[in-house]
Amino acid sequence: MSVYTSVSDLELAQFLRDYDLGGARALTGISAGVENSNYFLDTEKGHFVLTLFERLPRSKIPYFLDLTEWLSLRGIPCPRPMHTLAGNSLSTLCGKPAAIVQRLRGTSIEGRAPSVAEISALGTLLARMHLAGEGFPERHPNPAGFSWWQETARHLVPHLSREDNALIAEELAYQGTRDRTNLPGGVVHADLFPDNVLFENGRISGTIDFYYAGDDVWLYDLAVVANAWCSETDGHFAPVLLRALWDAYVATRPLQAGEEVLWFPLLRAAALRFWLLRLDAIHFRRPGTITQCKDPEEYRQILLQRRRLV
Ligand SMILES: Nc1ncnc2c1ncn2[C@@H]1O[C@H](COP(=O)(O)OP(=O)(O)OP(=O)(O)O)[C@@H](O)[C@H]1O
Ligand SMILES: N[C@@H](CCO)C(=O)O
Repeated sequence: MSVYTSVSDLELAQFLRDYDLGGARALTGISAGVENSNYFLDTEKGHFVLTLFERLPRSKIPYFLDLTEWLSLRGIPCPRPMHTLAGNSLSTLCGKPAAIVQRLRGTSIEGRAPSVAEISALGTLLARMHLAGEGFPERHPNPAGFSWWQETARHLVPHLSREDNALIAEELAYQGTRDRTNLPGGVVHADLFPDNVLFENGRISGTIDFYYAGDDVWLYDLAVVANAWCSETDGHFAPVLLRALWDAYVATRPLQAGEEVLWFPLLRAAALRFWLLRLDAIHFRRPGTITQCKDPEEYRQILLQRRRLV
């Protein structure tokens, strides 16, 4: 269970005095998630999520709170941060950075394939999110971009087979020759997997977990979503889902000249990113975390399949 920090009734009552949310009615630890301590918090004024940030340095957190506030004010269903009476969205609880955000309704579809209607809704929402992020004034280059891939691959060398190291090196060399500099971009979520999207009555009621968000090319974000939502167990695309995702996305944000030609390379980039992330999680478990490591093999297969497309 991902509750690393326990909050006493007294600490909570004192913390809530800084907000206009009324007194606490219930505080329930949330078992999903691995980075932070998360609680469902009910107060006299509503339903919220209380997060104690366990790992992110305090100085890095405002970007994510400001971004979700910006997007939610522009109609994207994501957790809007609550402000203290002094106007701050980031506060302190039990000596840790802490925030209260809106609790979103709905449930994820994790564990089953999406329907065509659900994947279309996702394509539309992703395009709307990209457009809504335009004008967001804070810059935060994607921290898991090309340099992160290179550095992670270097650390992993002693832990991987010769074949896997060769595959990664080859893919890095390929990606290094793709010029993405003129592609349109801005804020990307970069981790919009099924566990980070909530549905209610067939509509998307929430997107969560923006902690990998940053600035990158928009089509990369669509590639992350395509790999995560439209892949069969052997890594092949489910063509009907992929078509529905693509059509819905481009109907809301029509592609610009030069974007489509980089679609296959970006699918490969997105596959490499999550293969490396999962390998890193398995070989370099952070002490003190109950890391739910996802299977790296799934993303090796996806990468192999995407390489066959180009
Ligand atoms: N604003 C929200 N509204 C409703 N449910 C939420 C909200 N935020 C989080 N949750 C629930 O809490 C769970 C854990 O949240 P989250 O995935 O953000 O965990 P984390 O530890 O902060 O990040 P990570 O998953 O990257 O480790 C989610 O799967 C979801 O069920
Ligand atoms: N979505 C990532 C985990 C990081 O949130 C994965 O499936 O590997």
